[in-house]
Amino acid sequence: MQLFCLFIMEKLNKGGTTEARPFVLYWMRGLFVFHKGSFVKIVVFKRNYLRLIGAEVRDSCGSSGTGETPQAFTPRRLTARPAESEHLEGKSTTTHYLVNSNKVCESSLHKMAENSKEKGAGIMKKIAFIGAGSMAEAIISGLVTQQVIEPENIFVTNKSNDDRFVYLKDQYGVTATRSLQLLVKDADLVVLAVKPKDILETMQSIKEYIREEMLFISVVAGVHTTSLEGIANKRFSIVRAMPNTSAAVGKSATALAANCHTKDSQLQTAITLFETVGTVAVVEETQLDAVTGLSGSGPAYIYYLVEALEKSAEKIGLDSETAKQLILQTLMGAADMLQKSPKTPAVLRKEVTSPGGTTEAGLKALQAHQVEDAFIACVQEATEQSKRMGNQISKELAKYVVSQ
Ligand SMILES: NC(=O)C1=CN([C@@H]2O[C@H](COP(=O)(O)OP(=O)(O)OC[C@H]3O[C@@H](n4cnc5c(N)ncnc54)[C@H](OP(=O)(O)O)[C@@H]3O)[C@@H](O)[C@H]2O)C=CC1
Ligand SMILES: O=C(O)[C@@H]1CCC=N1
Repeated sequence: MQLFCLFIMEKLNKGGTTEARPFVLYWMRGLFVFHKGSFVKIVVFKRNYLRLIGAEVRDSCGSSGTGETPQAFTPRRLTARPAESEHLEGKSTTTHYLVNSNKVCESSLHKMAENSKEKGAGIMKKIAFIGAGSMAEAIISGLVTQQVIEPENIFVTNKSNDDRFVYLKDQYGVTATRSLQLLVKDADLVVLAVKPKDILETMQSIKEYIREEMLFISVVAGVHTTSLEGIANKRFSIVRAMPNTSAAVGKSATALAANCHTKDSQLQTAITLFETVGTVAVVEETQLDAVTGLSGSGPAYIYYLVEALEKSAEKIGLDSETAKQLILQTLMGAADMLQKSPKTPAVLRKEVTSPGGTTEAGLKALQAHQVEDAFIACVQEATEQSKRMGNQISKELAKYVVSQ
């Protein structure tokens, strides 16, 4: 079983670079904590590695500058190296996987990691969520658990689901409202968390409330910052985020990309927000489709694996409770090994595999069923879908703009 985890890790990493490894690992760990339902019991968070990973960052405005905006970042390859920080419960567990930002440097992020709770509380006096579904709840749950902001200062709205309002109020103490004016008024930060299909209607309804100084964060898969600006028919700061639902247990692997109107201070606010619910990577916007295919959708792949293992346990005659415990512990053990050992997933896998033994037999079955290809196809297809959704919305927007 441990082998299967290493196998998955290897396959999800395949075709990419070793840069993806800490990212993949972090969402795997998030899933395990979530699955175990033990988040609130965690007293000391595990040590995390701070890895600075290099990649080319392109200017989202198409030019470089010297101003305060992220487009001024000079592309610079950073050397990967680990550093560590430890956080007690109530503080954020923060691992930043920075992709080549010379402005958001290691030291400032490290400091933020230590102070995120206090800083978060200072920066974020009011957060407005547009959309009150799974993703909004995962982030809200993380913010409330981490005590980043008073729950009543988290405002949420949705389209029509009243039961959801009652649930979110009861569960987290947030303020639910359908008054967009009340929702967005004085909000430092607006988080857009509706489905891509609802983006046009939602943006049209809120565009009049968007202010220049406001930071607008969109978690909507595939939808470009230029599309959001186009629908609103104004220029404003947008940070696109791709978290995952493990935010609910403080273990999201989130990637952020800022548009060219976003100030450094605003990007840092976004980092602070998402570091309270997991790790943060700053990437260029074009990489977000890949992030979505890998770690945004990633929790589902692991849940699918666990479902399959549970079915297999039943077939080989293990009772479901015992199997559940064995599967979960094996996943968590493998994730810990992946995080703590300097060895690659392939080496760790080989260490489990005795020549002519049981593991080898199991692995051969996986190979015979082309599981590696299946995982590669899975991530590629999810990535392509993110691109397709973004392109479709861009096209719809173009029609909309023309008809104005
Ligand atoms: N789920 C995930 O794992 C992840 C999701 N995302 C992204 O997050 C976004 C939200 O996903 P998810 O939370 O799963 O979706 P849900 O369907 O769970 O939630 C969507 C929410 O949007 C609300 N909504 C729809 N139209 C409007 C409107 N016009 N004004 C205000 N609210 C509106 C819905 O309200 P009502 O219920 O009343 O219709 C609902 O609360 C998506 O764009 C997705 O791509 C990103 C990363 C991971
Ligand atoms: O399935 C989706 O489209 C969203 C985006 C990433 C995870 N869930």
